[in-house]
Parts: sequence; C-alpha cells; structure tokens
Amino acid sequence: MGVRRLIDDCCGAGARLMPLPEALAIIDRDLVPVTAVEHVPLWAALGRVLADDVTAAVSLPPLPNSAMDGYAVRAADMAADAETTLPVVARQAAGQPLEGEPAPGGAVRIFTGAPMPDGFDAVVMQEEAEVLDDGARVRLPAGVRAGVNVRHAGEDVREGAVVLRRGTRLRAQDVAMAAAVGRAELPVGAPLRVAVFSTGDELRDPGEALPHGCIYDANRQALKGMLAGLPVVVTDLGILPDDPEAVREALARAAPEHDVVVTSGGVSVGEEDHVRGAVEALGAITFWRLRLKPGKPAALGRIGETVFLGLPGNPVATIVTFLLIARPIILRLAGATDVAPRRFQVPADFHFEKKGGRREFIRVQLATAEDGRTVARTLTGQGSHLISSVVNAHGLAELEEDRPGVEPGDMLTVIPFPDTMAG
Ligand SMILES: Nc1nc2c(c(=O)[nH]1)N[C@H]1C(S)=C(S)[C@@H](COP(=O)(O)OP(=O)(O)OC[C@H]3O[C@@H](n4cnc5c(N)ncnc54)[C@H](O)[C@@H]3O)O[C@H]1N2
Ligand code: MOO
Repeated sequence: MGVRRLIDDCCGAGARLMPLPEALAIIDRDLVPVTAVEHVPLWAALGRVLADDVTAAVSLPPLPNSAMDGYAVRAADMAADAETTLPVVARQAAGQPLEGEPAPGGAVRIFTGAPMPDGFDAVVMQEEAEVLDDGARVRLPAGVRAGVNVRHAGEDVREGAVVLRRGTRLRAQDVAMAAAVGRAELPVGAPLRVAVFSTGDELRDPGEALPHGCIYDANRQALKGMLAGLPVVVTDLGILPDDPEAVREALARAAPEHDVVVTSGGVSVGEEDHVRGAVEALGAITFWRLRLKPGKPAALGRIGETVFLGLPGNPVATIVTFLLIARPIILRLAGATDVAPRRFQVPADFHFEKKGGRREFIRVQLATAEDGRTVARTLTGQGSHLISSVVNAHGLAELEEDRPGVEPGDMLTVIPFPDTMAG
C-alpha cells in the first residue's frame, strides 16, 4: 500500500484534467456562428463582426493625383542637370475644376490630393520651387524625374478587390476602409445575447452592507467589463445563492433568452457547488476541469441551444478563463474568424518556480529594461484570489505544462490584455 500524500496545488486527486489545447479544439470543432445578419451604418459597425466580404466599388486612389502642394510638370520638359523655369499655365486644387490650359512646356500649380492633369507626370513641392513674376513663372530644380510625388491610381486598392474579409472584427481602420471604398452600411452579425451571473451565499453587491464572512462581488463587474469590448448585449442576472433549486431555475429561465450564459463560482467540487449539477439536469456538460492554472474547474456545456460557460469563482481564475476560453467562444459564435488571443515572445526579467503539471498563466507587466528592450516582470503574488495581480499586470505569461519555471532571460509567450483591460 502506498502512502497518500497531501496534495498542494494539485492536478486533481485522480480525476483527469483536460489540457487547454484539447478544450480549445472541442470549441473549434463544436461551435458554429449563431448570429443573424443585420445591415448597420458605419458608425454602428465598429467592434461588430463583418458578415460578408467587402469589395471596392472604386479604386484608391481613383485617379493619379499629387502627393504634395507644389507644381505639376512633365518630366520631359525638365533639364536633367540644370534648373528649369516654366510658365505657370493652370491651377488644379483638390475637388475643384481645373483652371487654365495645362499645355506642354508649362507648370500647373497643384495641391495635395488634386488629380494630375493629363500628360503631367511629376510634382515639385513648393518648398523647392522659386516663384517668379508674382506666380506667373516658376523656377524648378534639376533632376525632376517622372513619377516623383505622384500617387498612382489603384496603388492602395483596385476596384473590385476584396478589402475586408467576412469574419473580421471591425476596427476603426476597417471602417475607414469601408468608407473609402464608398460603403455607407455594412452587413454584420447581430449582437450575441449574453447573460451573466455570480453564485455564492457570501456575495454582496458593492453599496450593500457586508455581513461577517461576506465579500463584494467582483466577478460580475470583471465579466461585464471584458464583455464590453465584444459584439454582445449583456443581461446582468445578479447574484444567485448556493442553492441547487435557485441555480437550476435561474439557468432554465435565462437559457432560452440568450445565446450564451456565463456564470462564475460554484463549479468546483464542494457540496456548495451547484452550477455544474444544474447544467447536467437541464442539458449537458461538454467539458469540466482543465489542466489549467488558474481556472481548473472551468466548465463548458449546453442548455438547449444555449452555450453555458461556468467560470471558476476565484476572481483571477474568472478573468483568465474568460480571456482564454469564454472570449474565443463568444467571438466564434459571433462569426469572427480570428478568435485566439494574440501571443508575443518577450524575455522574462524574473525568476519563477512553477508547481504541478497544469498550464499556468501568470500575470506580468511589460516594462522597459535598462538596455531598452521590452521585458516581462511580475510584481505581486500569483494566487488566483489576488485581484491586485491583475490590476498590476499588462497581460498573461503562458507557462506550458511541463515547464519547470522561469529564469531571467528565458523567452516567454505573453498574451497582452485586450482593450478593456489594457493600461
Ligand atoms: N477540494 C477542492 N477545492 C477546490 C478545488 C479543487 O480542485 N478541490 N479547486 C480550487 C480552485 S482551483 C478554484 S479556482 C476554486 C473555484 O471554485 P468555484 O468555481 O466553485 O468557486 P467558489 O467556491 O464559489 O468560489 C471560489 C472563491 O472565489 C470567491 N468568489 C466567488 N465568486 C466571487 C465573485 N463573484 N466575486 C469575488 N469573489 C468571488 C469565493 O468567495 C471563493 O473564495 O475552487 C478551489 N477549491
Ligand atoms: O487555481 Mo484555481 O484554478 O483558479 O484558483
């Protein structure tokens, strides 16, 4: 008979914990976009997921045009090794009709963005031109070659080209591109309906009295804050008691009205943890318990057509599992194609001993070292109950299951926090 040892930071007493990549593969395989398509004006499209490719109705630029305020010329009229003086024969401003006759042997006063007159192929910026006779003539430097300071038609975008791909989560620059190619509206996925609630008899909302043994509910605020950056409408269903009936009833009521229900707390193994049981009674659990730190008790399931996400109660575990699992799920259901968090390689500036065989996500700050390089640092303890560890961080460093720890100079994979959490 072997002697059972006390488990500190365990991988679970016997139970198999699913590795994170396996859980993400299930999400990839099983979850498909659920949102309907709606057409919205550009200002409402920001942050939404594009439901169809956008093709350019016009080339950008539509015509060859000047990159500078100055004088348009024909390179053939210019001396290669000497200054050239030309009469100013016409004027072309952006958005205005051409004034005068842009004849060969003359220069055209031109402004940034104005179309190049036919046959003119170079622009001298006005700082390099000497204006003579009150602007009737201009002396231009030697060596002006065809093409200088001219923007070519279609050099940015060709008419008919796909400029934005379906599945893109629209950023300011994407909306700018849509506008530039003439789109006033875009087809986007309807916002996902997401319900959020917390579980735990010990929880009170800030502003309420705090009886002995109680704490304020931080997780609902964290979840709503992180959801604020996603294409969703959120229903806040408040705090549920540690009571199986109440949890089951709340889930049964919320599920038909929402695409996703996210809970925090009550998914671990204690007899006060009722969330998983309620989901099993109403639907099915897809996975429960991951080889992940923090976040081991995270659960994914279904209640009817609704996706259920049970995030662990420790606040840092809630935040980490939201970023690693809930956020990609929500983006995927919303039709986005690029759903994985971005990862960057950054050298570590600290020593850290990793315990256990879970994939661990520690909170790091990105700082500038003395030699000017960006490095990852840790400032505080890493317990999953320590909210200051996320407050003082810019992102998560990912330590693979079999990694013994971190030494200064080691390369780390860092996931920066998304916008609503970034500093
Ligand atoms: N015997 C075991 N105990 C625990 C295990 C385990 O494997 N065996 N796992 C631990 C891990 S890891 C985590 S994470 C937690 C998660 O448990 P639950 O999801 O059931 O969460 P609760 O027990 O309800 O709460 C855990 C912790 O977090 C606090 N909490 C909960 N909700 C909130 C909230 N909305 N705002 C702020 N803080 C919250 C709660 O008071 C507890 O302190 O289980 C471990 N236990
Ligand atoms: O380690 Mo638990 O997984 O989040 O606190």
